[in-house]
Amino acid sequence: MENNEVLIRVEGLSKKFCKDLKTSLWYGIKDLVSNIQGNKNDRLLRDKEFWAVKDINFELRRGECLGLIGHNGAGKSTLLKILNGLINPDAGKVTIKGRVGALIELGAGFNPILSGRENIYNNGAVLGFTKKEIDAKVEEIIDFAEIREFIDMPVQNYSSGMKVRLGFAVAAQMEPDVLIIDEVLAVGDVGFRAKCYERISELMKSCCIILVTHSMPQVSKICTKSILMHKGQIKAQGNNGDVIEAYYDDNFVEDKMTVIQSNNCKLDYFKTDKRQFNGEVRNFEIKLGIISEKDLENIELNLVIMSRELSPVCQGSSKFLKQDIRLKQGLNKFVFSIDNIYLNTGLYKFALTVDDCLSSKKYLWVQNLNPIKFINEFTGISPVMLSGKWDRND
Ligand SMILES: Nc1ncnc2c1ncn2[C@@H]1O[C@H](COP(=O)(O)OP(=O)(O)OP(=O)(O)O)[C@@H](O)[C@H]1O
Repeated sequence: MENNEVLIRVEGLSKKFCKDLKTSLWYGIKDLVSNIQGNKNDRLLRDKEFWAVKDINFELRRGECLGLIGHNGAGKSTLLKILNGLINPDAGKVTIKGRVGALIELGAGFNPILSGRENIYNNGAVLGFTKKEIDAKVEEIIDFAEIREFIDMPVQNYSSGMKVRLGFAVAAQMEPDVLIIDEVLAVGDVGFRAKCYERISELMKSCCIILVTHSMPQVSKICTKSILMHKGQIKAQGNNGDVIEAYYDDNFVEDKMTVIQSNNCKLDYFKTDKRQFNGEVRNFEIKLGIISEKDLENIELNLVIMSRELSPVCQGSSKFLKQDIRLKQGLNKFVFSIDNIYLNTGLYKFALTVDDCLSSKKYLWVQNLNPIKFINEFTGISPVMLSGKWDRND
């Protein structure tokens, strides 16, 4: 086994699909005839056809993990299916060295009427293992998947999570040189997903991996490089930071306030000091106005800083801060002064909730407010840096 050898080489790979089934069948017959006659016009699009994958080029070496990202319909699964030999490209070439383990579609590669155990043997045989070799692996696979109780049940009766468990366990335990994983892993529960990512990190030492995911933190954590696909083409390629930035620049989450609940209250305005903070900014202010239909007491104002993927990063609650907040009928203006927080380079958004402290009745819940950007010299892996001090304790 050569270290760093190129295991996947993709050259000018393209695949077109037709938007209409009848036309697609007609083109299929025409292509069959022209292929026999030796006239190939693979690089031309006909009426109602489009490129699902267009002119893709990349190489992947042993020890590398490629993150394949892009919005829905960008062509990621189509590319994986070509690499796994499930569909033929219209143009270009794929060269793969070694054994390929793949987890592309839920349940794909399994015979639904056979049991989990029988499917393990089937898949192993397809990958070129003898019965004796599979015998030696089957227990490990069942243990990894944690579905021993159900291993002799037909796969068609498995839940989605159980299919993913078995699929990943088979793909990962069969010593692949190339491991291809589509976002199906997301179906697994949190515990199993964590176990899969741990296994992926281990496997990376001896194989190369292509991982399709919509989770950018996952790309940063696991992948050694990435590709952003857009309408079948490569839009950005290379180190994760730049590619993820390009993914976000595609503006998938619209910068538009979302009102989730509004009872008796509405947001009049919401302002930050600036849209972009450069350097080490630890204090900033949020100014906001809430219009209330009536006087309200025992109010909790809660401001949440969200990541650009809208997951909460940290919050400031008036209840936690033991502040007595009341709203009067009409416009109520507030300022929230944020002290001593270090947000890492990135884009952040806000959510605001207004609740009754005693009954937890929600008067207002708005999110996707005012994106702000922080650009700092020091970039960490989590969004917030703790303040504190490191001292020796020995
Ligand atoms: N068999 C097919 N026939 C026609 N069009 C297809 C076929 N398979 C995929 N497509 C189309 O090709 C395009 C790319 O689809 P693909 O599934 O590769 O996208 P994706 O990037 O994996 O998306 P997602 O993130 O939603 O899984 C889409 O427009 C899809 O509708």
